[in-house]
Amino acid sequence: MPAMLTDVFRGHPIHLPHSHQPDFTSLRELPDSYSWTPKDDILFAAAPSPPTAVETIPLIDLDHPDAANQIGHACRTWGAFQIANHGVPLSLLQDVEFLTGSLFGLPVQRKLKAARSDTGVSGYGVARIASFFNKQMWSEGFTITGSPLNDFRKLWPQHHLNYCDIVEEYEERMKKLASKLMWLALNSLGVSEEDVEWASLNSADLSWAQAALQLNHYPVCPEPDRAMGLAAHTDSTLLTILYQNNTAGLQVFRDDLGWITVPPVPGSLVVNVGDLFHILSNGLFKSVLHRARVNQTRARLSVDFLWGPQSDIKISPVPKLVSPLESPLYRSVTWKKYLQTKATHFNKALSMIRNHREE
Ligand SMILES: C=C1C[C@]23C[C@H]1CC[C@H]2[C@@]12CCC[C@@](C)(C(=O)O1)[C@H]2[C@@H]3C(=O)O
Ligand SMILES: O=C(O)CCC(=O)C(=O)O
Ligand SMILES: [Fe+2]
Repeated sequence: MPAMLTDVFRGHPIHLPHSHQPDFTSLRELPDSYSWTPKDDILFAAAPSPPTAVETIPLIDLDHPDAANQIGHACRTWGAFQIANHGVPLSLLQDVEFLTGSLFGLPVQRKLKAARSDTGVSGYGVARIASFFNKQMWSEGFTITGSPLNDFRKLWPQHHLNYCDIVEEYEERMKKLASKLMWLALNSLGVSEEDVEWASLNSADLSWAQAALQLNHYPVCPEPDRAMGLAAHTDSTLLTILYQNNTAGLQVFRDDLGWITVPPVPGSLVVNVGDLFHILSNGLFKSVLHRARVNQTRARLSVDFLWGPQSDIKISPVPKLVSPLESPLYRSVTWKKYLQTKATHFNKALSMIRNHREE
């Protein structure tokens, strides 16, 4: 069994000044520690999309005969898209949303029984990237790697087995979907199975992949314009598949357009390119900068399936996508090593493994 991501942060503990959230519901005013300005994140106020901007990431029908090209195009221009007809039953999406709402609805003392440790990946807490910012984010999260059994037993002494089944089924479905999406995107570049030997085309064998599930809760916020749900970041994954409840909040960044809101489309899923897919595609696919905003009237829930290769697999640009006269844009890296680089250098991680060309 290849090592799981569970021990990836063993040598990279985070020490957050704030170990858990205040009782969000009792606050009438935004505390200073939650009030963001451009000083706290240079992109905080960057080019909010003009009210006339109607453009957003495409919604792609996976049953459409041209889906591969549409996905390839979206990966190159936006680094993100939504999908319909993805084959994941609506009832399963609803079950996962219910589980997420039920988890964050527990009393804080109960949630803290499953708190993430300084060196751990799984459990309840603030997003790992919180350590890179001076201000706190208006959200709480729960990360699952491997079996959720131990943590779920602490959260729900009675019903944990039902919830474990839901997570297991969700992860199974998502794994198959993610690999299908990766191949559609690669095929659009003329890359096929022989070109990526570690990833099998056979959908029955997905043992080369692994994933983490990140549940997010963005409570109603008294002053949403000054608050930040989840600060701007890229995911370290190959691909990430996100389910959002029927409340807007996710935004993606485009250099030419600024921050663009991804409207919730009931039953659809949001897919985004992560740093490893950017590396694999030799920079052709865009690892999209994204963030989550909050609002004054509705709590928002999201379920993020973060998908990548097993920890010992080395990812490097597909040779076919590298021009014979140039060196690959990136050096090879494992997911584990990359997460560790990101844990210390955050958004400089990609440039640290880039081959800088002379001349
Ligand atoms: C497998 C992963 C991927 C992680 C780290 C680890 C477990 C949790 C993931 C997230 C989820 C929330 C955003 C992010 C940026 C974060 O802070 O934690 C993600 C990060 C990454 O994509 O780098
Ligand atoms: O909640 C969202 O819409 C974004 C979540 C996210 O980016 C993440 O969990 O990595
Ligand atoms: Fe993300």
